[in-house]
Amino acid sequence: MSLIAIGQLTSTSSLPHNLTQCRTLIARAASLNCKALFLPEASDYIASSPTESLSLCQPTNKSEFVTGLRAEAKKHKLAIHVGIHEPSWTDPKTKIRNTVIWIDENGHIVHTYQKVHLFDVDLGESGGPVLKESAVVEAGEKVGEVWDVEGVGRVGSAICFDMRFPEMSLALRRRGAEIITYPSAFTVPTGKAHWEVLLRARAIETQSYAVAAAQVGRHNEKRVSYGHSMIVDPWGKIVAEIKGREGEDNPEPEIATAVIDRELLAKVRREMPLNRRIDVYPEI
Ligand SMILES: O=C(O)CNC(=O)[C@H](CS)NC(=O)CCC(=O)C(=O)O
Repeated sequence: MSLIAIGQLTSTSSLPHNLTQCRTLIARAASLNCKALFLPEASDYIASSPTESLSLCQPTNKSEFVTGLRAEAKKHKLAIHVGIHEPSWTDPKTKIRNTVIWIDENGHIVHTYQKVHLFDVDLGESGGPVLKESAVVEAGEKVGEVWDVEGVGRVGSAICFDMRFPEMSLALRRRGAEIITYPSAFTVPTGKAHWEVLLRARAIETQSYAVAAAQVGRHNEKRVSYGHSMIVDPWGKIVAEIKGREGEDNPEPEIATAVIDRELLAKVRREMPLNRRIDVYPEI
């Protein structure tokens, strides 16, 4: 039985300020003896334009944000899963990658995943946001790997909008995932309508923990995020939640914790085996 934490913050275009918020969350998770802390998508920064996003993006080994987190992980012996931006491999002058990294308790980056599904929406007619992630972000081309975290379980990652595509979560489950993470920065209207339902559905259909750390509050004059970070157990029950606070411009960074109950995981999978009829759905 291991305790894990999710952290919620309001990233802005100030990387030092974002690192300070993350340090607060790390210290809290460490003081509760958590094995791992899961931080949101784009914890390093949320910019107000594609140009600004590009200008803030640094190679991972040169990023003070990432170096700072690695030092904290080592100091506290706490693993950290965090969403960041990294330059494109092929086109670093005009494109970035939206990624997550897993920093182990020794401060080493040992796993990474690049967001596959990009968020291009125009909800203007419904009074919602207009966002075109693909303007500056390059899409990943493969499902992430799944890795074992001693005493916690096998972890696989999807990022934010990826959660709307059940096939990605099912693929991670097939690769052995027991805990699927969805670091996010959901918009307020789509969050109100879909966030909880999507996460509970992903947890129920994969019979896995859904661990969703989210951005919250006002990032800049154009962007506000929904918050409501949560952990859902394999039976679909919300076992940790950080209330929204999307209406507050500067909510305090917060954590919530839950125990990963491996007996529950085994019981849910044993009692109701979901034998997928992949032979019937060749299209997907
Ligand atoms: O812009 C960055 O730097 C970080 N990336 C994000 O915030 C991304 C792309 S704009 N947001 C989402 O995917 C929200 C999805 C969502 O809200 C939904 O599916 O309803």
